[in-house]
Formats: sequence, C-alpha cells, structure tokens
Amino acid sequence: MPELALPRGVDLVVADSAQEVAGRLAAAVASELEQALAGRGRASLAVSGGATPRPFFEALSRKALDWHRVDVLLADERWVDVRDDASNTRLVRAHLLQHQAASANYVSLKQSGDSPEAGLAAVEAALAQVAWPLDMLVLGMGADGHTASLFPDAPELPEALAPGGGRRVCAVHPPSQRQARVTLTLPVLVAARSVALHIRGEDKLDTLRAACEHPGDIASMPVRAFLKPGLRIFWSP
Ligand SMILES: O=C1O[C@H](COP(=O)(O)O)[C@@H](O)[C@H](O)[C@H]1O
Repeated sequence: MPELALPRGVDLVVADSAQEVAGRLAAAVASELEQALAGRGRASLAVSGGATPRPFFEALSRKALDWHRVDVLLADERWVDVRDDASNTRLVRAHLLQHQAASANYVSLKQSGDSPEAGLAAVEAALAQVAWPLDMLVLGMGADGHTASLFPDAPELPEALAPGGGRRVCAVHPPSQRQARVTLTLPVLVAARSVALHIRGEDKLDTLRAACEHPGDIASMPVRAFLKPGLRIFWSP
C-alpha cells in the first residue's frame, strides 16, 4: 500500500496491474449507474480522456446495463477533429461505446466551430439533454495537478472554477498544452453524486502527495477540489 496522507473519507483502491484496477473501477461505476437507473430511470456518466482510461473503458463496455438510458460524456475535450489521435471523443467511441455500451447516448463536447469559443453555445445546447447532476464522474489527473481541463496555467481558470456562474462548460487555452480545450466547470463537476479518480504510476502518486499537502490552494492544483469525503481513488503502478 503506498504511503499517502489522504484526507478523511477518501478511499484508496490499489491493485497490482492497470488491468485489475480497471476491472474494479468498472464494477464500481456499473454499480453506481445501476442504482441511478433504478432510482430515476436515467443515468449520467462523465469520463476522462488521456492514456489511463483505455482498459477501464474496455471493461466497462462489457457491463450489462440499460445503456440506452445512460448519457455518456467527457469531463473535458481537446478542440480537434474527432478523427484526430488527440481526440478524447475518438478514444471513447473506440473503447467505451462498443459491446453492451454501444447503445449509450453519447453527448459530445466537440461541436462545429473553428475555436472552442465559436462552438461553446452548441456544446451548452447539447449538454441540455444530459440527466444532471452527474451520477458518476471518473476523473484523471495530470502531473501538474490538473483534472478535467482545469489547468493551473489556463488564463480562463478563475472562470472555470467560479461558483454559481450557471455555466456548464468553459473554453480554455493553457499555454502548457498543444490544443485548446473545453472543460466542464468546477460547479458541475463537484455536484456529481459519485466521484472516482483513476490514476496510474508512481509519478501520479507524487502529484497526489503534493496535492494533499496544501489542500486549500485549488488554483495551483485543481484536483484538490475533489479531495474530500466520498472520493474513491483507483491506483495501480
Ligand atoms: O489531458 C488530459 O490529461 C488528463 C490525464 O491524462 P493521462 O494521460 O495522464 O491519463 C486527463 O484526465 C484529461 O481528461 C485529459 O484531457
């Protein structure tokens, strides 16, 4: 078990392999979605992109659920063509929206427009069909402590973190990143009924340790906003 001083009420699930942790996360997510479907007849799931989630998507896609009643969306997206290798939509379509999950209602954060600002109204409109608040949110985390596309160096970060703005998405242009992005805003993300953080590797544990050290400074490491009771962290080496 890695040495980590996590805040009270935050659970850490550790497995020996990425495959095993993916299976455990998929089981936890399927259970949350099942409960939501039983409770309100629809369910909503926001997932993250990047390199980590692929085996989790594969495992979740085989879970028997009433997927046609599940809204699936991303917590953040790069403003690139959906055929581009960097597209999170491409990743979700290839690895999650298949097998049992092929009938899920995918709501894309990438709409037409040359920039995220140009497409933002269309993204907000698409998001109106999602069953809010999110039933399940699966976040990733970067080495800089970003989660979703809440990047510490994004000039638009204050806007994306602001409580009570009523906006679900925000366009961001972090200088550290090659592509402009759209991200769900912090108020929408923290309102999720259940939140998991899926991370892999020793470097991510170091980032998590740094995040736990000064929990109040969210702008420096936005992942800190989620280090609170109820969070489940899924980690493998
Ligand atoms: O750019 C992104 O990075 C983070 C972490 O990605 P990983 O490749 O280190 O797993 C991800 O959570 C976020 O959704 C994505 O857009």
